[in-house]
Amino acid sequence: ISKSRGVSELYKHAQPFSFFLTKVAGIADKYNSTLALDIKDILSADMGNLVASCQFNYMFDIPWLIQQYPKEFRSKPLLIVHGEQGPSKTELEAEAIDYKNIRFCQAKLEMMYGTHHTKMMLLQYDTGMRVVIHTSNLIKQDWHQKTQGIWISPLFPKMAKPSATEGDSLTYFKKNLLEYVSAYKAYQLKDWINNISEHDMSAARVVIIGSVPGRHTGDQMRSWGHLKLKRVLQQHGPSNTAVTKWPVIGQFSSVGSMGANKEAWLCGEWLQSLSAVNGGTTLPSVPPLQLVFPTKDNVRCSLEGFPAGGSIPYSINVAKKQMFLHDFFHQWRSEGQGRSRAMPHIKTYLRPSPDSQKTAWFLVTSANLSKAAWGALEKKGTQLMIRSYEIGVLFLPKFFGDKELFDVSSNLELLKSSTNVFPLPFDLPLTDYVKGKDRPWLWDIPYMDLPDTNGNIWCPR
Ligand SMILES: O=C(O)CCC(=O)Nc1ccc(C(=O)O)c(C(=O)O)c1
Repeated sequence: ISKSRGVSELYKHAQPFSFFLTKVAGIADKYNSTLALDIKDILSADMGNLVASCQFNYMFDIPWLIQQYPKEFRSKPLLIVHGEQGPSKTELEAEAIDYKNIRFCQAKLEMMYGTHHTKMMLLQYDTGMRVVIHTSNLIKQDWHQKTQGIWISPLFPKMAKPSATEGDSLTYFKKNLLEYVSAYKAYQLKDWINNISEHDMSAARVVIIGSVPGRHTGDQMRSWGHLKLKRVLQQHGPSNTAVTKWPVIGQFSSVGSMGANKEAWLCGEWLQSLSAVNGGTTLPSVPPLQLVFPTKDNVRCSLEGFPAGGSIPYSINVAKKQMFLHDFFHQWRSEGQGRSRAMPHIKTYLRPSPDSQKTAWFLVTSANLSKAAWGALEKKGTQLMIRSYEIGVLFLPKFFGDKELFDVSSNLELLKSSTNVFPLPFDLPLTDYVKGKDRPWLWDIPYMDLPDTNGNIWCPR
């Protein structure tokens, strides 16, 4: 049988969730031949005859990015949406001097420490438009040996005339996408906003969960970050009885400052939102919280070795102030997907059953575990302060057929032979840190006791 199946066949097999991982170099072919794509697959002519594209991201290698498009698409108009300022903005624009088809849009970052973290592609074809929401920077290394997530929309057909409300889905995908892109208030995005309004997005089944910088009040409070997720779970989430005692899992590749204790934000605010249920009765007690973050040895023994930790920016200065957080941590393990040694840059959140067979929902997003990304309540809960741009997609069973729960598995053999099992990027149940041995990966301290996969030690600075 042909080893590299056409992209459109890979795409078909991944329906209805359309959730993929990136291909990983150096693991058995079988782990890359189903439910896995490379950037060249996403941009290939198999997905559509490209007319123009817009790339929202944090890190860009412009010459490398252009090479990922098929030759015949490399001179199509490309808008780059970034968060660079001053000299690094100048440097980024200089990288594109020779490309007459490239334009830039600088996302305003007026909140200190905010980042333009969002990773999204808008792809305009001659036959319609596609939206891709993912977790990879637009640099070679992010698509080489890491675990990354990708959601690819259906091909949205063009409508007779533009409309901000016509052609929306049950999940208000079009309305939320327009709200998100409009929040940049950037003239360079005007044409893409018009483009979005010209397309019929009624086939979209995921809910957009976005973050934009600001101090959001009134109705805007529940349009972004963890309060948006809370509202959606209260409207469309599981019943209280269905998920009693079920844990919330957070999996991420970086950690912000959580404050003095778990009540300050993690369990007192953020977990309250992620454990929201249908009908919205605030639960008497919050459910168990389990977090997935690589250990130092997960990184040391990874395919990339210690350099994988260059993309897992947890600093000792932040970590030493929140040792309570590390009691929630579990190892990165992905035997089912062949990715235990492909360090996570994906960020995912879910509400799995204690027996690991089901989940009530699943979110893949750019948002790490940080107040900057998810927002922090201020002024006695009357405003939500968010520092960064983030975007993710939420999968809810009710929008994928009449059911309350998803069957889940990370076992690729099982996933290949069944339909409608949600593909998890990592193994359940989770694997504890080994007491007295395992430490969370910290990127700014030396490790000289044991060599990594390439025989090297790690001496940052
Ligand atoms: O965010 C925080 O509060 C802590 C600092 C931080 O995590 N910075 C950061 C920046 C860029 C990326 C990226 O790769 O886009 C990532 C990531 O994705 O892990 C993380």
